[in-house]
Amino acid sequence: MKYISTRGQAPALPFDEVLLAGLARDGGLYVPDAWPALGPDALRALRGRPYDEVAAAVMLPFLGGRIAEADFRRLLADTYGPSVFAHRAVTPLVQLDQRTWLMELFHGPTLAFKDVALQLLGRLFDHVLAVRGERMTVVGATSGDTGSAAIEACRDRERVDIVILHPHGRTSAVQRRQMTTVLSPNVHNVALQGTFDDCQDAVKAMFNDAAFRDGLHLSAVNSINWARIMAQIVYYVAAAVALGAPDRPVAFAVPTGNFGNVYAAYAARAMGVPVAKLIVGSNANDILARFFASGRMETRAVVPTISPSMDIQISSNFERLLFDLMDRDGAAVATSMAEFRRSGRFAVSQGQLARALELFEGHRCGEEATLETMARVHRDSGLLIDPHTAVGVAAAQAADLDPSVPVVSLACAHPAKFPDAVEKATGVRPGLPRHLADLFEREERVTVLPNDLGTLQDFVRARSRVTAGAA
Ligand SMILES: Cc1ncc(COP(=O)(O)O)c(C=O)c1O
Ligand SMILES: N[C@@H](CCOP(=O)(O)O)C(=O)O
Repeated sequence: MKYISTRGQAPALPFDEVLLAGLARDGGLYVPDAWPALGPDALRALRGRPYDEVAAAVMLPFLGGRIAEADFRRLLADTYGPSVFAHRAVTPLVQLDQRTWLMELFHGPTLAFKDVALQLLGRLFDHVLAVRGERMTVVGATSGDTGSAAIEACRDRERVDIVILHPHGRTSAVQRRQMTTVLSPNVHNVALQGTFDDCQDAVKAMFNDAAFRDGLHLSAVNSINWARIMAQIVYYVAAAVALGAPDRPVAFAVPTGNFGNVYAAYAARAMGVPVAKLIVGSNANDILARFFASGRMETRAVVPTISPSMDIQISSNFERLLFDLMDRDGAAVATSMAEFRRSGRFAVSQGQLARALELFEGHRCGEEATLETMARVHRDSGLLIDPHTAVGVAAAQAADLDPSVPVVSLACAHPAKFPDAVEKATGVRPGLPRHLADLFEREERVTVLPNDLGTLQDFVRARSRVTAGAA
């Protein structure tokens, strides 16, 4: 198994190199050169198996033998065990109505779906760096949830320093404090004066500066890192199998920002899971819904919403889908991405759009509809859902689907991460679980910085122990 860049110019790499590389050297994203197959018998054999066994069956083929199977299984048992995830099923399904299930992805330490992949990534980093005798510097961008999950996964790890950029004043207070109250010496938080897209752009620019990247041995925790996607494929397989795959197709409704989560569902389908439809839910930042309606990707100014983790205009992982829509023509993808960067827009052909629409459909859910959906779910089923989850549920409801197909709507965050929005919608203020009960009494450490690449690079350089080691 090798990984190739969506822009066709970077060298193909094996799994462990891709894990540490993050972004490809030509600015593209790594994808497997071929999809491993999960055939009907393999899927049937996963029915009723514990999560870590499903994870091994899904992920081992992606490793291409670069991590010993016994070591990997040990990492999986540790990651998906009871000391990390509060639910034995890790990503349990809860039935909402006759044909709709919620997949609860928030039972990890930081209460969002990011933990499912990042808890594994932290352990993989440790394992691979120890084998190589190396250290690295992680830089990441967050609109609220990746940051805390990455910090939790990397805190106090001897071989890793982590710098996380979040948009100043644009996360919920719970999200911010989950990051800024971790005072471990290897953890550094930057509140950037800009949007999430500015944070993500700065991270990519650091990767595209070869001297900086190599000097600090940079790696990524965002879903630009293939290993994030790989680990997220697992819960789609687990849910599909639980609902009857391979003998019954299933649809997924995914609240979407950076397109990583829904791309993992696309990957599950590419491996053989019978996925009838992928329903992409957008908040008022509806660039993806507009794309699926028109074939044109066109940025607009970011609007702050009650689902702040999806306040994104540039969905990085869309490039991975585009690579397939363009028949894996890296040069064509590079041209479209250059155009997007230059003008804020690009378009696909009508044929490419038609291919995308065979699987995807996009729906926008504005602020009022998000609040109404939270209120309705609470009224009808007694469940509190967070505003991001509500965007997915609303999209599922609006989707054009065969009524016999079950729909799994992804519950991406715990409602207590967004207590103001949940209380406004339902009148109930959700409380944080015990391990976070004193979050608002904890001391914070954060540095506010302007959106200036040089300033940000100086900050990272000064905190990386890779530099200190090299000097
Ligand atoms: C709670 C929540 N829901 C949805 C999303 C969107 O997921 P993705 O960026 O993978 O599309 C995010 C951020 O990634 C999130 O934190
Ligand atoms: N919503 C995300 C944005 C970054 O997404 P990622 O999946 O690429 O890490 C967040 O919470 O930070």
